[in-house]
Amino acid sequence: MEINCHDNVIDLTYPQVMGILNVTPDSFSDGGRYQQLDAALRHADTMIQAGATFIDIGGESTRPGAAEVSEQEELSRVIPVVEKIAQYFEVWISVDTSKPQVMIESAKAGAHLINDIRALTEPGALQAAAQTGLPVCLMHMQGNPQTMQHAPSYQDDVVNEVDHFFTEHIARCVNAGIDRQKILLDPGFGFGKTLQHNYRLLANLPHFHHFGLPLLVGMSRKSMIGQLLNVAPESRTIGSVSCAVIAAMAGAKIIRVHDVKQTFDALRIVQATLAEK
Ligand SMILES: Cn1cnc2c(O)nc(N)nc21
Repeated sequence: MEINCHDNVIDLTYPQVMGILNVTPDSFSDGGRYQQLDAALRHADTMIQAGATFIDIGGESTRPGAAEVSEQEELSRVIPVVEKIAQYFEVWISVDTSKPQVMIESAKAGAHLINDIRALTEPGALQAAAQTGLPVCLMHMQGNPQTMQHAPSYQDDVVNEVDHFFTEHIARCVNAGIDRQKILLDPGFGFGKTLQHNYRLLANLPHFHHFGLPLLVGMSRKSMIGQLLNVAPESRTIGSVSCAVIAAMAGAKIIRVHDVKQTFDALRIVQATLAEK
């Protein structure tokens, strides 16, 4: 299994690490734009040195209850970082955005992957993504970040509802001219899910392999770990790596994390194990 962007090919035979780079004001010291850019590049460099194959750049927090950010503000946060990372590093750049203009400008600036938690459902997003020609990650979310965790519930089993969501949105993308082989799927841990919903999805990840598309997962430091361990996010590394190993052993191909070095080491163990299956 692989993904291709402008003749850059990533072999996904074994799971890869995606390092999280939040370029929101609260993600670095409250320095000015240059200090934030400098801090972002240093953080990206650290994650790449630690083994990250992808860097996921996000200019708008997607945690529950997060405030929305204007297009202009998101562009000013994200585009300079995409440009500099594309200029200085050999790494796949993913941009975590739902805004069409951010997708288009990011592609021009050197991004390789569109990571949209809203699965290209914002007005103009589907057309913009198709226009860029980049691979896209379609993530399942029930509701929106402001409301999704108020009372998540599913008529049918959550696995079946996420499966149906993927079927619907893959068709929507293909009909818009996006190459099916450029689609990645993500069940959206923590996006409109209770603790049980999250672990039901984790326990049943292999169910989604019938689409024949790479699975991307993100559980790093999330409440599905915090609710079990009752510790603060920065103390959830072991729980996060545990989730990464479970997902990777179940066939997930891209693991989106904060703790790159620890996850990279764990995935080397997974790789040695999967190689002997
Ligand atoms: C931006 N972001 C936050 N959590 C995420 C997750 O689980 N998956 C993807 N694709 N993006 C996420």
